[in-house]
Amino acid sequence: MIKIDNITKSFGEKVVLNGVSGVFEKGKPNLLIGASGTGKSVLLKCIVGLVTPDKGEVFYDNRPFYASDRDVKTDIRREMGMLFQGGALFDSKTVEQNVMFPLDVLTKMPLDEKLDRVNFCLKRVSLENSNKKMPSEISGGMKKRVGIARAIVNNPNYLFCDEPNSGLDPQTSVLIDELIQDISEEFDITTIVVTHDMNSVMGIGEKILFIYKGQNLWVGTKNDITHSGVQELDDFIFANKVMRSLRQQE
Ligand SMILES: Nc1ncnc2c1ncn2[C@@H]1O[C@H](COP(=O)(O)OP(=O)(O)OP(=O)(O)O)[C@@H](O)[C@H]1O
Repeated sequence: MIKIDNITKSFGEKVVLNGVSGVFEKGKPNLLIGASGTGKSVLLKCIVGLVTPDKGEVFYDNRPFYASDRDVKTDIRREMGMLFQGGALFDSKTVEQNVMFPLDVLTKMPLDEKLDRVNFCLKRVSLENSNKKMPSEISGGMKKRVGIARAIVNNPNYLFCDEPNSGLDPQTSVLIDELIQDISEEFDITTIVVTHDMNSVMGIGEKILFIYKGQNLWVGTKNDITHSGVQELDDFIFANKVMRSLRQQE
């Protein structure tokens, strides 16, 4: 479980996050949604420690991140897996080398153990025969799956996904969403997904935080998102044509 408390961040005069608090639950994907430029990526960066907030704290299973010393921060960082936008694979490394990379950097595991772990993760994302392929030889959806395998290779307790569906067709997006959901449940990971894809929201939105102008304006699930009574949330979700037609049918 990750808890954020009063996260505040400005860049110069511009207040980007204005006291965001919330809880991200274990064993499921927690979605951060909101319009473009509303502060989702900055919030994710504050949570993982890539951007230091001006105020506020992030608790990883009750361990405060910012108030802790370097050793505890390093421990917490080791428990994180990240799926970057666009996959961010190393073009000059094979699929196997890409997935093994976090183990090379973060562990002293012997090679045969690392290979076992890589093969387990590649199998989990249905890419068992792609070890020696180069990123240029595989599709966008496969690249995302390699990214997921790499994100989970070190057995993370926390998984962060920034726009995991960007650049994917709707069918592949659903597969990636479901994979993220299944993996979160199976390995009991606290997963945070930044998205503005309404298909993802309605597909895997078991816990959703709606960010609006640097504040957490609403928390709920896909089952109550269309009846929130929050105008700003309605404006966001019903900007989508499919969602608008669903509302008209109600
Ligand atoms: N390093 C920075 N320096 C100055 N301003 C920044 C910096 N990073 C982000 N911002 C500003 O913070 C605001 C929020 O950006 P952020 O990337 O978090 O939005 P977002 O909700 O993730 O948008 P999108 O959905 O388009 O990715 C934007 O106005 C952006 O220009």
